[in-house]
Amino acid sequence: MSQTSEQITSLQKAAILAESLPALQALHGRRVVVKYGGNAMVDDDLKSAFAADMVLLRACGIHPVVVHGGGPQISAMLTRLGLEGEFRGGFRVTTPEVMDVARMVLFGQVGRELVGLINAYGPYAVGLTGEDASLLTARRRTVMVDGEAVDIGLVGDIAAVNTSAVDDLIAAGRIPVISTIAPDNDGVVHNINADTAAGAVAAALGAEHLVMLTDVEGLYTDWPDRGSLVDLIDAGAVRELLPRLDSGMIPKMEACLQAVESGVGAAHVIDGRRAHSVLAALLTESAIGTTVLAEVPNGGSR
Ligand SMILES: Nc1ncnc2c1ncn2[C@@H]1O[C@H](COP(=O)(O)OP(=O)(O)O)[C@@H](O)[C@H]1O
Ligand SMILES: CC(=O)N[C@@H](CCC(=O)OP(=O)(O)O)C(=O)O
Repeated sequence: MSQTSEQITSLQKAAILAESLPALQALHGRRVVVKYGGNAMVDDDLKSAFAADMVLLRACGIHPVVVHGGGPQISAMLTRLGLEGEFRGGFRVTTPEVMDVARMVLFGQVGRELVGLINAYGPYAVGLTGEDASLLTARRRTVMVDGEAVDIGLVGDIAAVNTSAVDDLIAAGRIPVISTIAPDNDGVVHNINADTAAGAVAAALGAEHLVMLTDVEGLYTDWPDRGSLVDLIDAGAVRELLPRLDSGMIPKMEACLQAVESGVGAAHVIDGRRAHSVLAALLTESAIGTTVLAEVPNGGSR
């Protein structure tokens, strides 16, 4: 490469950095909840890029809070142990045996790995589950299958969020990394879908954004028709769409709704298989994936 083209590249990079100034100013001192789905943890490079992005946000004075999933990783461990894994309505059927595996994999494996990757850049990440400092309290839930409420075991919704531990970590300049296991009022530990937990945490923390990294480009109104990708949608339109959604998109859209209806500025579903997609969603002007707002000026979805 000639020196001239190298110089142009550097200047172009600088121009891109400069363009992010409005977003950096708007988000300075604000909290963003980033949900990292297990399906977006495709390879080591991608996971390292995600960790670097969290540290970059922190270095810019933004407070990222990571809520991670690990569905495929739990399924792989269940298979290794010769146990059955079953999903109903987008949620894992969780027997006490499955619960033990989910807790071990989410906190002991996936959470530890993310904490380690972030801390390669400095002592930022602290891992915790909903059990720590009573961060999350679960309430056992059912799921709707063919119009009927079905019990799927030790699966919970979030009944309460006590943000004090996360507040303390943020004040100390740390990056909380939350594994979505939570006790109910009787201390019985429940498996919480990571989307569900992320929505509740974003709402309780008064986050500016909820960003969900998954393995599709965003929400499709007519899945799997690739022409039906939505870039912007309001809460009312999501509510109408909800009964027609299936598998993993149900808890994701429920979480986006909870967030934006509780005052979170915007919720985004983005393709986490693309390195630095979270920076693209938060710091660039050209939006990626699907953005959910409480209300879209001029209404509807597009
Ligand atoms: N309407 C839809 N739009 C986009 N994805 C959908 C839709 N309905 C179902 N899906 C499925 O949801 C999946 C993402 O959810 P999930 O598998 O739970 O991922 P994650 O681990 O990121 O939470 C997609 O891979 C896709 O197969
Ligand atoms: C109740 C329930 O479904 N819990 C999820 C928790 C992990 C999760 O949500 O991981 P992803 O974000 O990678 O899907 C599960 O057991 O798979």
